[in-house]
Formats: sequence, structure tokens, C-alpha cells
Amino acid sequence: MVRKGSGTSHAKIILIGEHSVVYGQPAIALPLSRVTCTATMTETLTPVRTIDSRYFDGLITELPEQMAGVRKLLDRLIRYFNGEKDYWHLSITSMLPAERGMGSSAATAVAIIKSFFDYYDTSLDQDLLLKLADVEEQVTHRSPSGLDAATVSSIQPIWYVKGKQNESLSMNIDGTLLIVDTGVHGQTKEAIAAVKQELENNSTKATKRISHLGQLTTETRQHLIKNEVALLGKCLTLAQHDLSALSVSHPSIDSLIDVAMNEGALGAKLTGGGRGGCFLVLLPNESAAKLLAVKMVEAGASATWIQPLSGGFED
Ligand SMILES: C[C@@](O)(CCO)CC(=O)[O-]
Repeated sequence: MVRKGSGTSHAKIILIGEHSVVYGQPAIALPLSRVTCTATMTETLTPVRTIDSRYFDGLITELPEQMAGVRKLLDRLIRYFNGEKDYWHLSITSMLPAERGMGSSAATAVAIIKSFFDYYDTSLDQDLLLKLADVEEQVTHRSPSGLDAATVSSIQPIWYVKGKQNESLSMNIDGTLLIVDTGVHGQTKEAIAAVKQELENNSTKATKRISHLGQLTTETRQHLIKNEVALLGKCLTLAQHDLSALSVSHPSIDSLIDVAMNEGALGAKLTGGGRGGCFLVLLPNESAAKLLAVKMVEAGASATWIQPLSGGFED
């Protein structure tokens, strides 16, 4: 019988706390479980290891620079399973747009790791999963907080502090998020480097912004618990001001957010690395989100997703 293994993961959105999480502040992130990434390994008779994905189709020894993180992860996994004499084809199918702040690289890493453990019929705990995902994320993002991998492998919203066990977060809030893709590619690695630069050049101001983002994240948690949707919206908008001051927004995000706020949104901010990519808009309900989605596309957005804030995470 032909040996097979598969693994899945999904997209994530950071509600609040991106970038400041790299500097020890908390973050809140949600799984976007309908937007999935799947990796499937199939044993082959030819003595080569191959991969097909949206970026590359061929021998894993010839993976392009863009996939250097995946290459490093595959090497680590082959060593972990003493699989130097095993040959397979790895197929990766992802619904996540790349470089848009939805955790595409972490989702790919998590799906690959799960497919290896399934292929070798070995159980995998969350700690080991995150440690292995970090092998890829360190190459792709440089100094990641680990938040992306934790969220793309979680079925619940999480409260995350770097280096600590993440907590599942239960939400009791009547609000809906509209996630809007600007269509502009934003590299997380560059965004992380830009914040580092701000901290070097304007240390006092940038440090204040980072700790303010931490405070807003703590307040957000309270609003989520107490069902204070208008206050939640204010926190998101204030976080956008901080992120913008840290130089990780983008003109396409700023102008689409202006449109959304003029249409009566409760709050809006970029999500993920920024410098392009996606932003999220808080609305009171799903029908308001649907109406705004149409307006966002008319104003130039390339895609939208709707995510209710209470429940609906495991569908
Ligand atoms: C920008 C950042 O905070 C989130 C990227 O999705 C980086 C990280 O946490 O590793």
C-alpha cells in the first residue's frame, strides 16, 4: 500500500497586538477556519523528494529562495524522522493569499509538519508543533513572536504573550469583523525591520506606542468579555494610529479605512504585518458587514471575508 500523510491549518487574523507582541506585549488573534491550507505527502517509487505548491513545482533540493524557510523545515523534519532514505511527493494547496497578514507562511509550515507526523504515524503535541513551525518562521520573518503559528493551529481565539503558553479566549460580543484585502503585498519581515528601525531612531516615542498597544490589547480583552462593541471599535482605531506611527500602515489601507469609517464602521485597523495586506473593520452585525464588503470592493479592495466575533470559529 502507498504510504500517505496529510495535515491542515487555516488562516489567522490578529485582532490587536501585532508588532507590539514581538516586544513582549500581549496580542489577541482569531482563527479563520474556513480559509485553509492542506499538505499531503505521498510515497513515491522514484528515489527523489518533490513538492508542488503555488510558488514551485520540482525537487525539494531546488526550492527557490522565497521558500528557504520551507526548505529548512523539510530538512529538519527529514532528520527528525531519520527519513534520509524515504522518498515522497509533497503537495501544498493553500486558500490563503500570500503576504497579506493572514499567516500564510505559518499555515504552510503547520500543515507540512502535521503531514509528516501523519505520514510517520507519530503523535504530535502543540509545543513540538510550535517549535518546529518556528524553524520556518525564523527564516521567513526573522524574530517572529510565534503568534502566527499558534493561531493557525488553534480552533479558538487566543490571548498570546511571546514565550508563554497561549490561553483560549471566550468572547461574548455582538459584533462582526469584515476582513478586507487591499491586494497589496506586504512582507512581514520588512515590517518587523521597520518597527525595529523606529525603535532605534525614535526610541522614546516608539516605545510609548508599543506599550500603548499593549494597554489597548488588555482593554480589548475586557470589551470582548463585557460585550462593549463600541468601545472595542475605539480600541481598534487607536491601535491603527499607533501602528501607523510605527510606520507599518500603507496608503491603500489608510484610504480604504477612511471609506469604511465614513460608512459608519465602529473601528478599523490593519491586521498582521501591515505595509499592505489586510485590515479589519468592526461592524455591529453581519448584514452591515455584507453591505460594506460591496463598498470596499467598489473602492478597490481585492477580496473580503466576514467573521462573526461570537462563535463560528469551528465551522
Ligand atoms: C507583525 C507580527 O506581530 C505578526 C505578523 O502576522 C510578527 C510576529 O508576531 O511574529
